[in-house]
Amino acid sequence: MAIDWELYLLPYEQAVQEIKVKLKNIRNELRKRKEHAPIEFVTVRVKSISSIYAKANRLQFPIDENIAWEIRDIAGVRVICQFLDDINAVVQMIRERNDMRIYQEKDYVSKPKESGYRGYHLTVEYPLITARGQVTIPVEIQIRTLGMNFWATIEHSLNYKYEGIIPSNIRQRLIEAAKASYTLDSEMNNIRDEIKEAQVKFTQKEEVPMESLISLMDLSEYALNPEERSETTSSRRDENRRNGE
Ligand SMILES: Nc1nc2c(ncn2[C@@H]2O[C@H](COP(=O)(O)OP(=O)(O)OP(=O)(O)O)[C@@H](O)[C@H]2O)c(=O)[nH]1
Ligand SMILES: Nc1ncnc2c1ncn2[C@@H]1O[C@H](COP(=O)(O)OP(=O)(O)OP(=O)(O)O)[C@@H](O)[C@H]1O
Repeated sequence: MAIDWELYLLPYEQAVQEIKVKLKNIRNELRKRKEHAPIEFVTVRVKSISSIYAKANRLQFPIDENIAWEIRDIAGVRVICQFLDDINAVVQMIRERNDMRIYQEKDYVSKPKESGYRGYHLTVEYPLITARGQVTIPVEIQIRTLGMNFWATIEHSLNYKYEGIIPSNIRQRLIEAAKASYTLDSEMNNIRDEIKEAQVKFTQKEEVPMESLISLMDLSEYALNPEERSETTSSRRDENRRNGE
């Protein structure tokens, strides 16, 4: 029987939205408590139907009701952190939650992929209450630093541009860039206590939330996700409005 995609994808949309709210609430609570929040921002997406078909064909899975358990990243959450240590903190935080169960972990932080890609991936089972009762949804959670996310976003666009066949000289430069980015992440991690202290002081003095700091630094512009970009842009618009601009 043909899949009704609109109905099929509904719980995946609900799952990513619920997880996003939960993770953002943790970040906001920690900021209110003037504690360092290991979560900088969270983006989510549900895989498009064409991308589901492309992946199923590539991996030779039949398209049926079971496809979400074969592909496993139809529901995707991405958690972006400031520091390398924050990645472990987020993983630990998820391990301790009883509203989701980790069933696969991939550590591409200590073991990067051949491309140079780094990130920590969890696949979790997320119980969801729907109009028809409880269902379990597989969700992929990718945890990256700002630097790793920057690199992956650029590499993803180049892959798109070159239709998956990036010329070898550019590939090599990407590998070098990934190494440089990791060196920066490691160095920032080493001086993180100084930075965290400065950020807390700055926040207390100016009462400027970290979101505005990031938007002032224009980090949001370097890519990320259209949804997150528009969120930041609208918070900047609100700020300008407050300042009478
Ligand atoms: N930009 C970029 N993203 C990557 C790369 N490798 C993995 N990713 C991200 O991580 C996701 C899947 O990573 P893996 O955990 O390696 O999954 P996999 O089963 O080995 O690979 P897939 O079959 O593509 O899902 C991808 O969908 C991307 O979002 C990479 O080299 N470059
Ligand atoms: N877990 C995730 N959380 C948030 N965004 C994601 C996640 N995984 C992928 N994305 C983003 O979603 C967009 C569409 O990706 P898409 O699902 O088509 O392919 P992919 O997951 O990157 O690759 P593949 O199909 O090979 O697994 C891309 O911008 C990608 O970076």
